[in-house]
Amino acid sequence: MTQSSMLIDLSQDSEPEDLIQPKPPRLFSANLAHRELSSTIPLKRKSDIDSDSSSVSPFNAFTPVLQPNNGNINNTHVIFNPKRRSEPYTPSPAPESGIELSVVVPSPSAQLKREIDSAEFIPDIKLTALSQEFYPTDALEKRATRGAYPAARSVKREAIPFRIGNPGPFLTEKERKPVVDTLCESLKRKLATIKGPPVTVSPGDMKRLAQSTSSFEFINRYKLRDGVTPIGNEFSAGCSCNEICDPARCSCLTQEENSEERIIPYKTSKEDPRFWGLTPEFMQRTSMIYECNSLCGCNERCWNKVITQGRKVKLEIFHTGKRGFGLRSPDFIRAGQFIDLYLGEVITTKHADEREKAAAARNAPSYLFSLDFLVNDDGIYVVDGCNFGGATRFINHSCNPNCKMFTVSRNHGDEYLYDLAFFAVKDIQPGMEFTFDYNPHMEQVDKVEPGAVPCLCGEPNCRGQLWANKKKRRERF
Ligand SMILES: C[S@@+](CC[C@H](N)C(=O)[O-])C[C@H]1O[C@@H](n2cnc3c(N)ncnc32)[C@H](O)[C@@H]1O
Repeated sequence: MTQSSMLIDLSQDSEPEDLIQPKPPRLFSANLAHRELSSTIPLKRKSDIDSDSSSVSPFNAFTPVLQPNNGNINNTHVIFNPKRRSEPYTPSPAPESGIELSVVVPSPSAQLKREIDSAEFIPDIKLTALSQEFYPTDALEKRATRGAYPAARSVKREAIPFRIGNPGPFLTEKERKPVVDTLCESLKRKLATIKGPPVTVSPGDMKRLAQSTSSFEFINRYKLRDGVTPIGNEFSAGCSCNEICDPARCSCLTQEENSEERIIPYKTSKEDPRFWGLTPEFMQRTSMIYECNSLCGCNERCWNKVITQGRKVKLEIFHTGKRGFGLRSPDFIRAGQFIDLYLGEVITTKHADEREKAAAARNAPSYLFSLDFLVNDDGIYVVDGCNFGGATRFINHSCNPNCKMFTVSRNHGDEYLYDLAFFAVKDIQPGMEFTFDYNPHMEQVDKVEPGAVPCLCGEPNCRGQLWANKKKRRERF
């Protein structure tokens, strides 16, 4: 037999789908005459195959079998005999068979080409991390993706002025107006929370006050902060009077030194018997007022409950000019009349020192009052009216004042925690500014000390300074 070669192009004749879905075995032939020989893979003759069925191909489910066509190489037909893997393996033809068979790397079959041509390709999707195709988002995220937030859309960035060399405010006068209006509304709401007759603001000063008190809150009682503990009720006591106290017997009242006589702080007015105020004698004193309390036998109309009954006068906050805001009343105020309590946060001396230092560094006003009337040790508390307080935090200093601050005890047992109350010491006409002496014990100085806060009260007897030293700007008694 003559030695010859042939090429089998499996790509043209194989049916790949057969590999996937095996069909009943079938035989077909291919004319290989026009093929070029490129590589040689020895195949086996059918006769050899039939005789050799001892081994099984580990790789192919089907094995091609060559069937020469009457020895005519040009018309050689290949019989393709698919065999299952379980069938015996067909070894390569022996070299002496004279035939060399080549197999080209398959190109797509006609069937595969048809399938490729008719295939529907996945559209060209530009994938992003937020692709709706794969990461469905909720309505809000969709709005964000479209930049559809109304507030953001309404901002006209190009309309916001940016003045180089002028660091703010960036809002123009027109734009700032609504902000001030909002602050005014907020201030009115805060003022409405104050108990008692109205506390108003002088009409022309509303905006200025609203801006300067935007972070200030009005309160109706002390705010006790960390480290401040009032004594318990068990240490408090009350009198055993009936309905209205008897000034000669009431145990709430203190006694004069070396005397059985009781110190009576209040008396009624000749003009108006319903009015109770400080006696002219008591106004000259620096004594503490001891009022009756809820443990007492008397009722709420007792004459010794002036502060407990609360503020009776209207108040108005107004701007004084160089001394900042001040306080006055549209009512006529009698000498001896209770005006209001001084309120604020009650803090420890340590905290007060820190706040005082910070305020002095900013050259900010001081609102600190030491509760050191009965004791003068490290344990004293301090009332700070800076962030929380009442309208009386606006009362300015005068070296010739019309008001005076008195200490008032209502629970009688607590030497560290008590009230600070403003009383008029002169008749005060409607609209006249309330003032009191921040340092009643300060001696007259020849000249203002260096570092002192200058006094601008304008009185003929002005001492010239509020506090001797900027670092100790705290009212004491
Ligand atoms: C308790 S505040 C009084 C209210 C303050 N004027 C305001 O606008 O909030 C005390 C501060 O008022 C100012 N002040 C009060 N009386 C003054 C006076 N006679 N002269 C100068 N400044 C005064 C000082 O800045 C002081 O630290």
